[in-house]
Amino acid sequence: MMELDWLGGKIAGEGVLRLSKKIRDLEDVFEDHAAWTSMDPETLVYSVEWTQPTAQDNEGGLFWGVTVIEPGRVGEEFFMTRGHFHAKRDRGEYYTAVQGTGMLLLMDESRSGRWEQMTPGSLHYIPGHTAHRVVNTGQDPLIFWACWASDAGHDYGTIQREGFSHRVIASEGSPRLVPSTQP
Ligand SMILES: O=P(O)(O)OC[C@H]1O[C@](O)(CO)[C@@H](O)[C@@H]1O
Ligand SMILES: [Fe+2]
Repeated sequence: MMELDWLGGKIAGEGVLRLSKKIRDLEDVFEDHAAWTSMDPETLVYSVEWTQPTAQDNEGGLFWGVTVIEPGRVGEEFFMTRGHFHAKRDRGEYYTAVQGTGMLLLMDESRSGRWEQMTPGSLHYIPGHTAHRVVNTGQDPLIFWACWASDAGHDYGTIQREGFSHRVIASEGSPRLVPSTQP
């Protein structure tokens, strides 16, 4: 059995998987390359813990995980996840925030973007065929839980090549959405 630290963003139990993304892992994710280069490459940006009770190719199975995005910026841009479409495009996902404040960026396959505010208790349904990225716009860690189809997979390449439609930058201390100028 797994045990969740719901507000702390941790999963305890056998077989829990963990990954962390540092500044060095996120080249070309942030727009300001000079600012990225000037940062300590070991700075933690986000970490994920998740459980895969079933095989990755099991149609009909579900995975469960939690992501903690640290507060911070690269230049004017807030710390955020890499973002992805699902490799199996029609697979959906739920996110729910439990701590912190942020923005869920969504983009369909014709690059039409929309966004949802994340605050403790907000629930977000991400339909299939929709790229998703989470941005921490606050001063504290942003913690959100996720449930997704075990056979969804991740397509990071499309976002790496083409970018998201919008970025979230700090403008006079407040988050502001701006159209992307480059991937
Ligand atoms: O996979 P990315 O874009 O780095 O974002 C991390 C989040 O997305 C997930 O892949 C779920 O879609 C989780 O592992 C985690 O919650
Ligand atoms: Fe996903």
